[in-house]
Amino acid sequence: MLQAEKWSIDSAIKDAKSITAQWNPSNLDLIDGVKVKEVKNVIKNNGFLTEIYRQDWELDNLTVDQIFQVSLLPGGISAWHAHEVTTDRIFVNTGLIKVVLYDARPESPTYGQINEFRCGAFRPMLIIVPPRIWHGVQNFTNEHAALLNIVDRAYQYDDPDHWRIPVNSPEIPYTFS
Ligand SMILES: Cc1cn([C@H]2C[C@H](O)[C@@H](COP(=O)(O)OP(=O)(O)O[C@H]3O[C@H](C)C(=O)[C@H](O)[C@H]3O)O2)c(=O)[nH]c1=O
Repeated sequence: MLQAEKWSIDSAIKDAKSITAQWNPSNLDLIDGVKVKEVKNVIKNNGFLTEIYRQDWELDNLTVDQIFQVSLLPGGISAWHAHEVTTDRIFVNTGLIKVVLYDARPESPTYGQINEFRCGAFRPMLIIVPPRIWHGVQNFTNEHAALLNIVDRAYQYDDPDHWRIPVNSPEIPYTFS
């Protein structure tokens, strides 16, 4: 931390780099297997159109078996989740949501890594979350928010492919705030 010279207030701290010239967070090294596709809204005379998923983006070669929406009330957090075999494809379609991923796979080259994405209609993106990646989402605004999850295996009511740990678990080095 650099201290400001005397033209400023003594306690002032200079900003560190936080973003690249492509407006990506400067510390964002993607977890192995995670893919992100940012899309652009198409502005129309009466609104805008946003593509959410296309096979020809070639982000994966999996099926689309189900699409469900998760709504989050203001401040709502849903964490932590992991699936043994299911791939999630997460797209925030309403409001703003933080999507946080954690790699707890001991054999992974990115073991121990956290990825944090802030997504929404202002910055639409599809995030491919492979199986066994812990993930959590937070609506960090005062407005309703929602995401779509486009999964390759539909939810099995009798035997959900769903593992959980509590949001404040010390086993994941991330605190939602
Ligand atoms: C996924 C699913 C769930 N349900 C039922 C099961 C529960 O009784 C209830 C809530 O589901 P769940 O506990 O899975 O919801 P969240 O804890 O918010 O988790 C969901 O949203 C976060 C962000 C994730 O990443 C999870 O993968 C996703 O499952 O809806 C269904 O009836 N159909 C379904 O397709």
